[in-house]
Amino acid sequence: RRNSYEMCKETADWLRARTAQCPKTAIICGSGLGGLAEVLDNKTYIPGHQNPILVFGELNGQPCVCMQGRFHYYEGYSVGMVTFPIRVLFLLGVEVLIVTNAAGGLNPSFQVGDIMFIRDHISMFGLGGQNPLRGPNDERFGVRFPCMSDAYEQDLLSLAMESVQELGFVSFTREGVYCQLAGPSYETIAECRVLQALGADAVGMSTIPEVIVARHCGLRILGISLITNKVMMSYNSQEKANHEEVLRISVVRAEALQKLVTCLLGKLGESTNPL
Ligand SMILES: O=P(O)(O)O[C@H]1O[C@H](CO)[C@@H](O)[C@H]1O
Ligand SMILES: Nc1nc2[nH]cnc2c(=O)[nH]1
Repeated sequence: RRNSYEMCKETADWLRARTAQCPKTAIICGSGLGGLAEVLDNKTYIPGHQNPILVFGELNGQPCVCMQGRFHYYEGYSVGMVTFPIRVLFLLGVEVLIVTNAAGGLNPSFQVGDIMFIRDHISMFGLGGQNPLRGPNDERFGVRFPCMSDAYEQDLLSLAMESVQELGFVSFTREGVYCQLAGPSYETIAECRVLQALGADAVGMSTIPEVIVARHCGLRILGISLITNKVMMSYNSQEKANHEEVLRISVVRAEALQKLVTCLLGKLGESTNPL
């Protein structure tokens, strides 16, 4: 199995031989958000033989590692492969996972360019029986039946909200429920209406398997969705979802997101360094 303890350990050891940096925080950069990694100081780039690239460095004085890009299920990877980097990060000693993505806004009050902190998620995979933890459980990662009602940590969310206040980002910051579909096709209008009725605020094609596996091994998680488009709810709408627009909006908000994550890491450092 791709995300077995032995395979993850082998990759973690391989990485340790290439960098002396010991990050406590990992950031997964969503679509168009790879630039987050460029602001790290003392960078070490470690390209995998496939995407994604790992960038080790420091942000606001805190050691961290950014994953530029991710494995998507719609690309043909198994959920084991999609979540393999999470277990590698855990074995590297990472404790905090900041997971970002580009998502379509379902909540009618959301605007394009809003930053949504993920409060909770709806896993269409999970509901359909495709949980990344399916199969024999390895206790070295976590328990057989992990709790998910607390997957997105309240303390991290509070620190993130403090950062939002300090940076003056309140007007474009939201909280909500992220829902993941397999992709790669975007949603139909009827599907969007169903997802909205289910209580989802944003929709994408990533993140949840990563979060489930991260929560299983005890990582503290902050989820951030960038609302890159409003999904279609009406047959009269002339707009059409497209990836070019998703990337364009991500890039527009990338700087704000960089500032937010930088500020948050400073706060995390303060909260974990008992000076
Ligand atoms: O979730 P990330 O990888 O940020 O990207 C989102 O944007 C892409 C679609 O435009 C899909 O990959 C979807 O999941
Ligand atoms: N599924 C889905 N993923 C997205 N990623 C960015 N925008 C969207 C969207 O509208 N739908």
